[in-house]
Amino acid sequence: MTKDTIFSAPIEKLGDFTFDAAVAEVFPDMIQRSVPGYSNIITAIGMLATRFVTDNSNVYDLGCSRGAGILSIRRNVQAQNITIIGVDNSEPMVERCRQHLAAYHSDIPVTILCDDIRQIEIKNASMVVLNFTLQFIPPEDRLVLLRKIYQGLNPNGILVLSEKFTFEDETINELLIDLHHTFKRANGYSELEVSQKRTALENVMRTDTIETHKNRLQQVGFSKTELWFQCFNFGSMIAVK
Ligand SMILES: Nc1ncnc2c1ncn2[C@@H]1O[C@H](C[S@+](CC[C@H]([NH3+])C(=O)[O-])CC(=O)[O-])[C@@H](O)[C@H]1O
Ligand SMILES: O=C(O)C(=O)Cc1ccccc1
Repeated sequence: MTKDTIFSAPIEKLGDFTFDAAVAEVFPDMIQRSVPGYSNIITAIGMLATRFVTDNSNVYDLGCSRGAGILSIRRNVQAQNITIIGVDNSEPMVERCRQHLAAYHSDIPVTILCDDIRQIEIKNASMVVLNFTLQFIPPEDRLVLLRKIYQGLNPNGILVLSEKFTFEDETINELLIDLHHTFKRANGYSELEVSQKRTALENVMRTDTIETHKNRLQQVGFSKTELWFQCFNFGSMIAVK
């Protein structure tokens, strides 16, 4: 696994964070050291796939990056005649995702699309995963995307929505952000790496409160929603149709 050193040296003109070839190369190390609970969530996605994926249906992983969620689903699903569709609009991610999946044999068909998740069709879905992807979609497009997901899900279908959150109370918000930074420091990132990445993410990763997510899910029609996991300002929700 290639170590993430992207923000280790001082960068004079720090641009917006993008999922370019350099990020795609170090991504497994980056996400593991940056997102508290990431491995637990990937494991739980597999467990949820065992329970929710039904025969003759589709499973979508939207913003699949290098395919960690897809692999967990593919290893755990028991339903027959399913198709897994992974979508990511970063060409370098998609390339590595395809290579990664090809390294493990499976009879379950997987299609990886290099596309914008706002453009693709979602149909006959028993499970849709947005694992830390919605936070990169412009806030004004989030409701429309969730509406499309709701409409593409079959009855009893599940949406897994993992996100970094913000918190209404400023003291709590600052505490959880600070604990996340402590987590990153404990995982070997320097103060400079933490602060440069934070700046690079400012314009591209706009986070909502848990309440905003819940309200939006309810607005598109999900009546059953719950936060099933949280560690500091990161967490994962489920919504069942
Ligand atoms: N509009 C878009 N259309 C398609 N893809 C997009 C879009 N915007 C961003 N992405 C893609 O969403 C992914 C977000 S990472 C997901 C981790 C993965 N789910 C994992 O479980 O390992 C989360 C993170 O890095 O914090 C990147 O691969 C982007 O290219
Ligand atoms: O690293 C961070 O500070 C994050 O918020 C998580 C993250 C992980 C990988 C890419 C972008 C953001």
